[in-house]
Amino acid sequence: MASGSDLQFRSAVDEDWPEIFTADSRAFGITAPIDEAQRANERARIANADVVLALDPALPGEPLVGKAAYYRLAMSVPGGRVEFPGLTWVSVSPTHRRRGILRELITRLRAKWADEGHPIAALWASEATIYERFGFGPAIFAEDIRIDERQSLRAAAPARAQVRFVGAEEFAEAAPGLYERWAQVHPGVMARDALWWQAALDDRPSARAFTTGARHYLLHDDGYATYHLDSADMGDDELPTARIEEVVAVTDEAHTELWRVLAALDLVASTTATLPVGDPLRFKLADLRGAKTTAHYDTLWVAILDVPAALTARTYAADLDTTLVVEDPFGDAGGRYRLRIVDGSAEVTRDPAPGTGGGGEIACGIAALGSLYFGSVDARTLAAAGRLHADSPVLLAAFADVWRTAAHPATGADF
Ligand SMILES: CC(=O)SCCNC(=O)CCNC(=O)[C@H](O)C(C)(C)COP(=O)(O)OP(=O)(O)OC[C@H]1O[C@@H](n2cnc3c(N)ncnc32)[C@H](O)[C@@H]1OP(=O)(O)O
Repeated sequence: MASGSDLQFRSAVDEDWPEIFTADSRAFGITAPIDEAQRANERARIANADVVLALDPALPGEPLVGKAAYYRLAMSVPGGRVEFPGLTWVSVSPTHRRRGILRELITRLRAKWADEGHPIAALWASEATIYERFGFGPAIFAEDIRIDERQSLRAAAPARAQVRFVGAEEFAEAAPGLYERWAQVHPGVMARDALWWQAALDDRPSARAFTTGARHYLLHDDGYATYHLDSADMGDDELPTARIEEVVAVTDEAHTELWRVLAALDLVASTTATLPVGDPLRFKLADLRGAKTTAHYDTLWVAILDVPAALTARTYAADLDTTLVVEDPFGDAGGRYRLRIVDGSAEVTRDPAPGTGGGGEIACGIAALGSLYFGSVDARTLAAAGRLHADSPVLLAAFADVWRTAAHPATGADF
């Protein structure tokens, strides 16, 4: 059996893509065929140069035995926006696992990202135990909810309905602008260009499960929501499940009015949705327990590749002057940094001259710093878990404070 060193590693060429799609279907248990429209969209979103493949020359046909790729993405951060590589399409053939192929693929991508000068990288992890060793920490979280009985909202309904159903074309016109505005409110929201919108809007029958009906579109002046009715779990009552796909609300009022409709859908067995952690829905329902959490999980994982560039790309909730001692065994972002935040803007100096460091020290691993980046994880929680150390409880409290964001993070799209 080949080990990592017997393999050939190279970027992709057009002819590799049929095998890449096959490897992906195998690795991620994709049962439906990936049709031509989807293939073309994916191909357009990933450049061959941004794919690294592992091939085994010792086997007939030199099969593809590992691959990793990245999308070139951008997302909102508090006070701004960062461009970043979104690691994706990672898999190693079941015939070649646990021989270091993933490690080699990521090592190669990290070298490319360093050349390209990215402050951070991000991914959605298939398993929580894989990526911390490569510097990624869970940074944004979501929960799945289920509403079993129609729910009413505490706020009185406006005299005139603020939300209406629209067709796919009107929705396609309105949604990108609303999404863009929403991204300016919530950190973590991934920008969608025309290709990402093409994928998001794709509701052809062949692009969805056969038990799922056409998408329904709800529009408000400051938001939108989409859902499908799905007959997959129809019981004796023969009622479908309403599966809410997206709720994008720029204002609290739009959030209330969209949920007024969604939480009260009738003649459905239940209504399911995914909420970013921090979403206020529960506190808007007349019955706090009207939406049950069925799952709680990590969504976006963040690796800080360049501490000064990453920390100066966002703004902060409070001022602070401290020394960060960061460990990064996989990458080269480890070291001592002075973090000085004035009026919400950070200044970060690597290896500050002796005597010029900020007050007190915070020590943590690079993955823990990634977890702090969007303000979803409290530094006190990491300290209590033994993943971060502060010189004093006062410094810890001050450090925890700076990451708070004006609105809870959301992701908008997964990859
Ligand atoms: C961003 C994304 O695309 S997420 C999707 C990731 N892909 C999948 O889950 C598809 C199915 N799984 C696979 O294809 C493979 O099992 C992979 C890609 C997860 C791992 O590939 P491998 O080549 O076997 O990993 P490799 O041998 O390089 O292991 C690297 C390290 O990760 C660890 N590791 C690998 N897979 C796992 C796992 N599933 N759980 C825990 N640890 C793991 C190894 O123990 C090793 O640790 P070490 O180097 O610190 O000793």
